[in-house]
Amino acid sequence: MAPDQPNKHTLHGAARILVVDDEPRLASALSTLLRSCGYDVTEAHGGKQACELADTLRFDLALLDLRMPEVDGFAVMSHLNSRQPECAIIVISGESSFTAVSRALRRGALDYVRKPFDPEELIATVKGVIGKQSLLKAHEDIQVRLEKSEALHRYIVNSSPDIVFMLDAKGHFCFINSKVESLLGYKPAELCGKHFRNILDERDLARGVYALNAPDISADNPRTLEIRLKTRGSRRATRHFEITAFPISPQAWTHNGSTNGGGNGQNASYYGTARDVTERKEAEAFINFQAYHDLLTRLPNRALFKDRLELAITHARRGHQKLAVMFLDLDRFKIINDTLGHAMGDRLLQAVTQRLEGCLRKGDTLSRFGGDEFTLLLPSVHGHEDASQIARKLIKTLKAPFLLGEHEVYVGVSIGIAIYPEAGCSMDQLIQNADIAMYHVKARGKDSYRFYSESMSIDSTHRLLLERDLRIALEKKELRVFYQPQVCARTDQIVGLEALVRWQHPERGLLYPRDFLSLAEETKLIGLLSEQVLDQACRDVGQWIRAGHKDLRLAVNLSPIEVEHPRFVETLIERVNANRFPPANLEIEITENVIMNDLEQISQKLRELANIGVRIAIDDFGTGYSSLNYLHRLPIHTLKVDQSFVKAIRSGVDDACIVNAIVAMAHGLKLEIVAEGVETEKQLDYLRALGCHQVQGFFYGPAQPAAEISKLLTHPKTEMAATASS
Ligand SMILES: Nc1nc2c(ncn2[C@@H]2O[C@H](COP(=O)(O)O[C@H]3[C@@H](O)[C@H](n4cnc5c(=O)[nH]c(N)nc54)O[C@@H]3COP(=O)(O)O)[C@@H](O)[C@H]2O)c(=O)[nH]1
Repeated sequence: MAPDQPNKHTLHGAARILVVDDEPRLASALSTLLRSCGYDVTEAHGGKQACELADTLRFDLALLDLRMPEVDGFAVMSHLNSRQPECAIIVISGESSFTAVSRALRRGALDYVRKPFDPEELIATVKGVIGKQSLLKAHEDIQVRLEKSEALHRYIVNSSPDIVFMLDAKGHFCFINSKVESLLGYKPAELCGKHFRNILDERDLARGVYALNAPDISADNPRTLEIRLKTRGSRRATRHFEITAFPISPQAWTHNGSTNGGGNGQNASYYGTARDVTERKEAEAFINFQAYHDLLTRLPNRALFKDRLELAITHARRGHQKLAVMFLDLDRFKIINDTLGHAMGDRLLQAVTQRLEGCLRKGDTLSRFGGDEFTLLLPSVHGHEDASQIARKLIKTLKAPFLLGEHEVYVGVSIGIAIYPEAGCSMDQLIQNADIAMYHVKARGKDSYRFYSESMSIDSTHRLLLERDLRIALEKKELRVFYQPQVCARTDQIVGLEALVRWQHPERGLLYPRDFLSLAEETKLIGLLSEQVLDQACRDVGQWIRAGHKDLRLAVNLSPIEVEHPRFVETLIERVNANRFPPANLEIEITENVIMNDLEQISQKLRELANIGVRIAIDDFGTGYSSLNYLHRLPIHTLKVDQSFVKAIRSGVDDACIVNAIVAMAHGLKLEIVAEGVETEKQLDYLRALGCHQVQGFFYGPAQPAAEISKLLTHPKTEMAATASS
């Protein structure tokens, strides 16, 4: 066992010397001499004792006789070398043969003194060896401390959670710790010598390079910036780092030798650390996303939409441009959500989002405003036609059924459109007006679009006054029914009359449906209004029928709200019976969208009415769903071609072809066809040539009070000719 005693080194105390000689007299003389010089001396009288002492005590130097009985000096040397390799050995022997000297030196003796020795020479030799030994020891100690220190620094640098690097003056890596491998996949050695831009993400290249070259950075004012670094082997994958870098002052870094790690730091001009902040950035991005997006559809939310709209308005104002805001509300979503459950409702919203997005261009913003409401910003529209086109596209894309598990469901969308600047100059105004326009679509049969117009939005005071006036009007019977003739295209005879409501306002004069119908629908006064119109029309037209015009048809418009009312059929039959009006002379006009809102319910109601002889006409045909599928499934008698297609005859645009198609289809389905809005002879001739059965429009006269119609019916030829020529 090696002795566990502290090594008293000559630098810190007296050197410990082992004197080995089998002659006690000589050993004692040598010890005395050495002690007189201040050394700590232990004597061994023979090799065996020397070995035993070497096992228990630690020595700095052994003075060793070679020729000893039993255990000779060489054996002691071997023993010392194995037990205390740091113990220096001087051989003191009478042996002077070259072989003995060289053998002793080969075994590790540092010097050789021949007996009889000169004391001074001996002391000088001892001092020399001990001095040399102590220098060697100090050097070794320093070496060990250096190694430990380097190991410590290497450990600190490589165990750093950050990438630590050094760059030369040109930006090439000259040191980088091993963290770079676990964070980015590069081995330190492969980066050394390469420019740091090699690992910068292209998007951050300029920023990264500039940061290092900024004039004012120093160790006291390091540059910190967030930047993306590329991971090895993937051109796309990046991680976010917070880099802190500064130039190294020459006083602080004088190192020119080698360091462990990637590169040796030689010529280092910059020191930096790169902290991986990817998780924080991702968390921030997620929080940011959450704050500005709807997590179900991943669309921008209300806040982000408003933000973008605000910006778009500023641009539009500056560039004197237009923009469109659409307010979309899904039709039938609530029914699906309530019947199939919220999970299906969620899936439907996602699928709807996908389809809507497919219709948009880059730069448009679709947002989920809440529930089944979406808003859309079209920042670069030239006018109504652009917006109409998109709205039609959106409506069309939602028409195809959605497959939710085993369920096939249909939704529609009602779209209100507000165009900047005419429908409002502020963000709130535009959204609100698009919402108002959307509400009007809903009230008029859904699954369509409408542009906001001022008449839709009556400010609240005005609205309250108008509502009050309308209630009074209904009480005081201020509503009037005007009739517009429906004329047989072949014989020019009046075959029907469309009842159109007017309001004889005590102060404002004669008001038209556009002035009050929306309000009547919103306030649910429409039911009462329709009852009065129907009663009056049944009385007027019933009189004319009884007076001899037995086939005269009465066409009445019905609001979707009325048709959707659960007591619609009963109420209608009640009114007809109460006025003793022949049901076969009554035609109700409904729009396609009313039917599509709830095909099953509506078809049931229409069948009940058809069973008692009431005729069904589809109003504004061609502008709504135009799904041919329902035409042969429902008891429909008449198609009314919308005015817009008839107008196209005059202007000769492509829409005129639609009239041809509608008339041909009506013939095929054996339906009667009424063309609305006929204003010119040219349109009339065109429609006659197509085989259109009836026409209606200003060409034959506008809607007129009952008294005027009475005259028309009594003297049709003179009256109609007068109107047509005027
Ligand atoms: N639920 C109810 N809705 C009603 C009732 N009365 C009317 N309405 C709806 O209001 C819409 C507008 O009606 P009105 O302002 O009376 O306009 C009608 C005609 O005056 C107009 N018209 C007729 N011929 C021409 C023409 O040659 N050119 C031209 N520019 N306009 C013309 O069209 C309206 C009739 O259209 P339609 O109903 O599609 O046949 C009206 O559309 C009704 O929906 C009511 O009592 N209840």
